[in-house]
Amino acid sequence: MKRGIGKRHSLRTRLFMLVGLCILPAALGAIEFIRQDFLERRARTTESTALLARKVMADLDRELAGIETGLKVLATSRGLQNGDLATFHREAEAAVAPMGVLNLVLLDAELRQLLNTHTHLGAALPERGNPPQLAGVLTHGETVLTDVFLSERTGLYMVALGVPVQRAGTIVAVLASGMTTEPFQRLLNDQYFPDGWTVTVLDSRGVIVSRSHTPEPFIGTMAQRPLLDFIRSGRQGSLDTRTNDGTPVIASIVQSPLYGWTVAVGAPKSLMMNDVLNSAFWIVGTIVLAFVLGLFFALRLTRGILCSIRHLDIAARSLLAGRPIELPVIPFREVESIGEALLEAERGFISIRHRADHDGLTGLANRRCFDERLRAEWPHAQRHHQPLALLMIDIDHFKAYNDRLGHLAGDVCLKRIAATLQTHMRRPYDIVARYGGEEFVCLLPECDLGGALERAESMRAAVEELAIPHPDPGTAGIMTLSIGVTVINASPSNTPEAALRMADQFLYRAKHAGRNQIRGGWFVDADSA
Ligand SMILES: Nc1nc2c(ncn2[C@@H]2O[C@H](COP(=O)(O)OP(=O)(O)OP(=O)(O)O)[C@@H](O)[C@H]2O)c(=O)[nH]1
Repeated sequence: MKRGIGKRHSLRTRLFMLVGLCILPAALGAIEFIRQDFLERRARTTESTALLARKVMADLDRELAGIETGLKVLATSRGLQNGDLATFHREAEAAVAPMGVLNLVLLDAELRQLLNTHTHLGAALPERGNPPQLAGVLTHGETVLTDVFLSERTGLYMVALGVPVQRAGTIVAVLASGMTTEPFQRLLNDQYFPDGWTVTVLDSRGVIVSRSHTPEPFIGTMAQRPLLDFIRSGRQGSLDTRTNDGTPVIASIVQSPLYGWTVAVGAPKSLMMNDVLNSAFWIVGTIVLAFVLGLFFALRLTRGILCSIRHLDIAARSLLAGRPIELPVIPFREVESIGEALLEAERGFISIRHRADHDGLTGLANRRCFDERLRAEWPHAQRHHQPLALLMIDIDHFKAYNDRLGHLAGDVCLKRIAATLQTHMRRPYDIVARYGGEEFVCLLPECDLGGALERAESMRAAVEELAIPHPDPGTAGIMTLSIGVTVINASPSNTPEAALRMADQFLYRAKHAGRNQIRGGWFVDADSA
């Protein structure tokens, strides 16, 4: 048999490889899907945080713009313009609550307090604690929102918004509002955003002004380094960072062009990763399940195929050994057809074997077959000390029959006599064979002389009873048999051929005695006879 070049794998390995190959594209597709899913969710998260940051910033700007407008209106009030501080003090006091601020302060060009709604007009005013950033109002003439600072007087974190007070086109004072971080905190509390997200308002230095979650410990503290760097670079957009309480987030940053503050919205990475991992779990789980199922069915298929192949192998070996083939139900059509081919081969083999072992005319075993059987029975008889009976049978005056009636009639006669002899084979190991021409030979294992003579006599009588007419006047008028019988105890000192010769001698004696009779006796070694 030609063997292919290259590695040879078992069927099971091949099938497992096939399952793996089938799963591979799905696994690669799943990896790509999970990657895309991650990127998509990240983009969505970034977009949502940016939207929220813009909205919070817009609300914050609106809130501050409202206060700024109120301050600017007050800065042009009649009392202030006329230098009537008593009137202005009343106006300012009335404006504190609607503006939603803590107090209003009027500062001169040296940033000394001239008026404070916290104190009565004329009472001593604090000389320190005014945020120096308010000086910017005097130098630039523009609104200034200070960074968050700790107020000595209130002990609260505060911010101040200052606007210039002009008289005849000259900046003469600063009108500022003091605010706690509370309004900004309220602004954040009014926002709607997903659980776990953190919204933080930072001043221009990156110090936390308000925070959506647990603000107290964090207000007045610096934001995390990556966020600070991002803010200081003046960029807007998103980055991966941590909140001050250490939660890793995807953060979006928006800076106010009006007031220089920043709003940062952070969505915890874990929330997004949970969603990604959740969908990845189902995808990977499905693929693993498909893989395991594939392996399971491949294993079952392998077992089925190997089992079928084993049956075929056993059948082929039985065929070679000449034993009958037995094939169970085979579940595979292709393998089943090989099994059918083997069964057909067996039928052909049996037919050839039958033709090789049997005589074509009479259907009896032929001489070759007989010799084989005799050689097979010989050691058996020897081992078990059982006698073997041999009968040499010859049709009397067959030549004359042929001569008178022709060969075809002779053939018919031969067939009838052969069939009659066959009916006398009673035990499975008895065999009668056509030995040649009109001569037959019979082997009766485990049969003594009495039994053999009896069987020979019944054969002779049966043929006589057939009463096949013999047209030759020099005969008995019907077809008859002469039989020579010998019974032998097989031993190493004698041979099957010697036994056959002895049976032939007894046949000769039967012929000589007048035909249609039997002669027989125990085998006697020619040398000792
Ligand atoms: N029709 C037919 N005749 C056969 C066949 N084989 C052998 N014969 C004939 O059988 C005859 C045997 O003749 P012989 O050996 O002289 O024996 P016999 O005439 O029976 O004489 P005895 O045996 O002495 O009684 C021969 O004429 C063979 O031609 C066969 O297959 N068919």
